[in-house]
Amino acid sequence: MKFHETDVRLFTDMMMEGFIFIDPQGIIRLYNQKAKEIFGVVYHQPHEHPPGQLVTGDLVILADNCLGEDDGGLNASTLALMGVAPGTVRQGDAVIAAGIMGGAPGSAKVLVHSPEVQRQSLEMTTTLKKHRLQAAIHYQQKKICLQVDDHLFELPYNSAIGHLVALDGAAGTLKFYQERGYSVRNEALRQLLEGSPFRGKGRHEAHLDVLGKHLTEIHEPSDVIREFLETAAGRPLGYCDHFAEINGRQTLCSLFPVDRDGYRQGAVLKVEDVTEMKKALQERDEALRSLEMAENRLKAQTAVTVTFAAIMGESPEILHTRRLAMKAAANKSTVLLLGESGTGKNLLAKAIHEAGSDPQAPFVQINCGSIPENLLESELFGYEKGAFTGARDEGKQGLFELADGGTLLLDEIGELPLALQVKMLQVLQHKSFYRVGGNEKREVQVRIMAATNRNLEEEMLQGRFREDLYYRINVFPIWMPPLRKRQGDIELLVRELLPRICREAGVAEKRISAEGLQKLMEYHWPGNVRELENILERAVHLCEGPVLLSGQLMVAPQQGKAKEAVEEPGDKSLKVALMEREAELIREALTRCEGSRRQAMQQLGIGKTQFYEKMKLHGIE
Ligand SMILES: Nc1ncnc2c1ncn2[C@@H]1O[C@H](COP(=O)(O)OP(=O)(O)OP(=O)(O)O)[C@@H](O)[C@H]1O
Repeated sequence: MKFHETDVRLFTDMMMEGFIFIDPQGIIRLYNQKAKEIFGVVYHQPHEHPPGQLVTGDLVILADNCLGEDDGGLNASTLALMGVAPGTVRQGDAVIAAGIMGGAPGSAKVLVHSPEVQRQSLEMTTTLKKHRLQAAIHYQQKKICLQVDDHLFELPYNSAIGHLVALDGAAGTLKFYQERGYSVRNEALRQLLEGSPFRGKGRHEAHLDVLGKHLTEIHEPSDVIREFLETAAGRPLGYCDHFAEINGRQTLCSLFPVDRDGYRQGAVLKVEDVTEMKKALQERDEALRSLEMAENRLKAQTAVTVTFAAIMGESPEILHTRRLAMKAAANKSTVLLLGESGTGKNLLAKAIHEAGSDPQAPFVQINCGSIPENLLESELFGYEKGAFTGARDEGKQGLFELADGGTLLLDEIGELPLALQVKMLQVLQHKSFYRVGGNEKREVQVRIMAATNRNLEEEMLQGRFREDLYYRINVFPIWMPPLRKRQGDIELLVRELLPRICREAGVAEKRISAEGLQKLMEYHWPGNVRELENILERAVHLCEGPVLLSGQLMVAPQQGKAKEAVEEPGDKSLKVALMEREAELIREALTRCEGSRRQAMQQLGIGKTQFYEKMKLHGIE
């Protein structure tokens, strides 16, 4: 099969790289679509304008990140044509200027900064003849943005570039904009300001026919262009992936001689736009980064769910608790578990211990309110032989010793007698204690967790709880939400708890009726999950069929809305309530600022370090 020239053109236009073929005389025989795009022969922007040239009265806004480079040799005297005062700029400066062609010296608004000063961006906003003009050079993103009223003209760059937009002085319409910077169109800033004609864009685009033209009519002389011509003429040269600048654009070039029957027919230059490649790489890196972040989030979420599977629930409140628990498990500081009776404080303490310790590490717990005061001390710290009447001859280890290397949960810590609170404080401070009746100092490595359904701050004010001990144990508070605050979890809890309760009761598995579930959803749950377990257990015993009916679910009579009135924050410690409010405020600020952390921290009036620390503390992502 023989291809026609038009087929070859069609195929080369499909290529992702620029492709130029010249004959031995340097005449362009093939110049594919991509090459036209790279070198600005064709444009794709939505804005259009007719051909023309800048004249007196036209409005010009320009930005140049390095005066004199890739802008056609722009300099102070050319800038003076648009009213930039002499002596304002030096070669190599970054410049933003907005002015009127032919304007008096100093009439243009100018922003300059020298290359020695490192910045993130250079930005200027001004109004000229009722048009709002904005310009920004973003050094990190490597792009220049010019905006005229609502129209944005972006120009990415590699090392240096000059960008310009002009409005017709009389009509106020778009007269010209740069799309590719210094391109084959010869529309560099200096030439434009000096009045060189520019070509139209969009519907006004006159076809620039490169075919049949000599390569040097389209491309400025440079090493690559010279080598391209020499290779086409017969020089034995050729290379792959060579970085080179062609008409001000950073490119990756490959040069191939084309021979037939031993005779040179010309040469091919394959060109890739490095700016675009960099952009694609950047986009890929960003996509990979966000994928990695999403994976990490998922992993963390899965870890939290799996590790704390015993803590059932999917409400935001319980998810937050689980996240905090995960953090508590990762360090060894003292944890204070707060919340009403039956909310799962014990369960959570055990889960934190299991998630954060060696499987052999002991988990020991004591209910400080259930042991008579005179026995509590020896229970906790042990005793030496003969310490008191009735003491065992060999003495006894206390719970602190039993928990060595693991966790000691002090349940109902609010019930700890004042005298023991002093001893407890010493153990927490020094990690050592004396057995009752002993004088040998015993050292232990025990992680303390404390739980209470009392308001310890209130207890402190009443003089029943020592302030110093309170601050010692309130290092990492976690509040267990009451069940009525997470009604959404009731169905899930019933679904998960019922099979276990039936199993333990030795009866076949039962379901719950829709009315039954509705009844549970409407109840105010003063006894929390423990009460739910009890009600289900009673119903399982009462129910002979496979479905628990509403009448078999014996909930206590509702006391109107009175219960609601006595809820938090009174039943939470002030610290927990403040922490929660803080997290809420941060989340609200982030939502208001559509996820912009910078704006959120500004609105909250806190610094970056503090903001990120708080995000971390509250598990906000
Ligand atoms: N989120 C939960 N998922 C599953 N079961 C739970 C949950 N929360 C509590 N429970 C169950 O409820 C019962 C009471 O839990 P737990 O003893 O941990 O509560 P508590 O807050 O320590 O109560 P108290 O203050 O009275 O000691 C336990 O049987 C526990 O398994």
